Amino acid sequence: MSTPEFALYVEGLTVSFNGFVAVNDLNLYVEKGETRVVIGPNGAGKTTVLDLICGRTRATSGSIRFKDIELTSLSEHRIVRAGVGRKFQTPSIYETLSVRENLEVSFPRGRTVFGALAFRRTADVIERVEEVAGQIFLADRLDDAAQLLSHGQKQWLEIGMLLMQEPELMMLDEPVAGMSVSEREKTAELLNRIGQDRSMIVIEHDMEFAQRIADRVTVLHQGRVLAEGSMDHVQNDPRVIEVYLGH
Ligand SMILES: Nc1ncnc2c1ncn2[C@@H]1O[C@H](COP(=O)(O)OP(=O)(O)OP(=O)(O)O)[C@@H](O)[C@H]1O
Repeated sequence: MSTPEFALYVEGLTVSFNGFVAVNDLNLYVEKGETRVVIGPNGAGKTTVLDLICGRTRATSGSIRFKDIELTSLSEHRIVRAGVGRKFQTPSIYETLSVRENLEVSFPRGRTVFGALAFRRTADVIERVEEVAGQIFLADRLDDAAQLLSHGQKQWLEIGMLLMQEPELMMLDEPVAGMSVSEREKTAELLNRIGQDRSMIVIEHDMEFAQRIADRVTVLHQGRVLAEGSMDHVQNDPRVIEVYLGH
């Protein structure tokens, strides 16, 4: 049996807020190319773990290693440059810009809105924008203002903005919240496709959706790992049923 290659090593990760320990001595290992779904009751620490990995929140102790880079001491933008992309629950797209412009500003060379609008639409940018627009089901909406998109399409656009940076680790917080049934279907298809080339961590409450995208599932409870493994394994764990699934 070959030894798994991990993209992300989280060890002994702890953060406390005024004495309240939100993440408690957490270990988490995500393989290259793996899609890990993180579930758990409200307040379990799921969002805080993503905040710690992307540098938005500083750890009290512990280590987060990604491709041999220690992330706990890096700034948020350096973590992005190291190849970690994060999508928050509420889309942070530019409503008045077109879909095309939103994707262009996310191209690594055009870091700011102004910089991106000023930069030349070189063949590689045009090609990348069209490729990503196709992936996120918005190829025919490139010239529409982002504000005209549905809620689900805005979520896809933000995923597309992350894809422009070609992250090796992509983290998504409840990507299908508020989506219609057909949008959920397409999002599962999208995540399964983009998850083939990178590692992903997805926080999800919808178990049916989680089942469709997860390689493995981690259940958090009170800042610790309560259970981990295949969806079938965690769904049948009596402790998981007691604290989460039974409610
Ligand atoms: N900056 C902060 N200051 C103080 N407390 C915080 C802070 N961030 C998170 N917490 C607390 O840490 C705990 C974990 O919160 P977190 O948002 O990570 O949970 P979660 O598992 O994502 O929950 P949900 O499913 O409700 O989103 C909560 O009790 C929350 O109130």
